[in-house]
Amino acid sequence: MRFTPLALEGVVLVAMDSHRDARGHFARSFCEEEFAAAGLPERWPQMNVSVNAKAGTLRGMHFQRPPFEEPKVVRCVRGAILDVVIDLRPASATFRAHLAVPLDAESGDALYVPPGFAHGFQALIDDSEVLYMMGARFEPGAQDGVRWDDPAFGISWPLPVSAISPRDAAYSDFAG
Ligand SMILES: Cc1cn([C@H]2C[C@H](O)[C@@H](COP(=O)(O)OP(=O)(O)O[C@H]3O[C@@H](C)C(=O)[C@@H](O)[C@H]3O)O2)c(=O)[nH]c1=O
Repeated sequence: MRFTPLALEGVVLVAMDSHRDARGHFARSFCEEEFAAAGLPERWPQMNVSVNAKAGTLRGMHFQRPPFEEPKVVRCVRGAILDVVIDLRPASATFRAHLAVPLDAESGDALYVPPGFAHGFQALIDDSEVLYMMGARFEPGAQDGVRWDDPAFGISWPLPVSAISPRDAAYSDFAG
């Protein structure tokens, strides 16, 4: 596996080394030892999947409030998404900055999202499927988010939003 730090401190692109042969290819998608050597968490107690029927579907921008902040490793296993993270660590030099990373099933690349970031994505193709590991368990009472189109962040989404949850559409303007 290859780990490439991206422009916001702590965000890492995780690429797989594929072994190709006549059958197709094989790759390791998670390794406790390699994650530890790269300074990433080894413990991933939950894994989630979401299927996004229509291109333009937007989920986010989500995080869990302290003390339940959670890292994530996000991978698109069918179709393609634009994955977006926002640095919400008040002490960070890049507080409020965001990063948009295209992920698709063909490359298999995954994005490591550290605690303290809001996370969301937009499906770029119908029926895109996202599989992601969570570094902490789901805590319904700690769920929170910021709005996808909040001017505080100025995220440029590639497609008109075709589907979004009422909760995600209704987050107030960021007050931080
Ligand atoms: C996230 C989550 C949701 N649920 C439940 C709550 C709800 O009834 C149903 C759907 O949840 P949501 O609407 O929150 O699903 P969704 O909007 O897809 O939430 C996800 O969005 C992406 C962007 C993330 O980063 C994830 O961490 C997660 O927040 O599933 C769980 O049981 N466990 C979980 O871990």
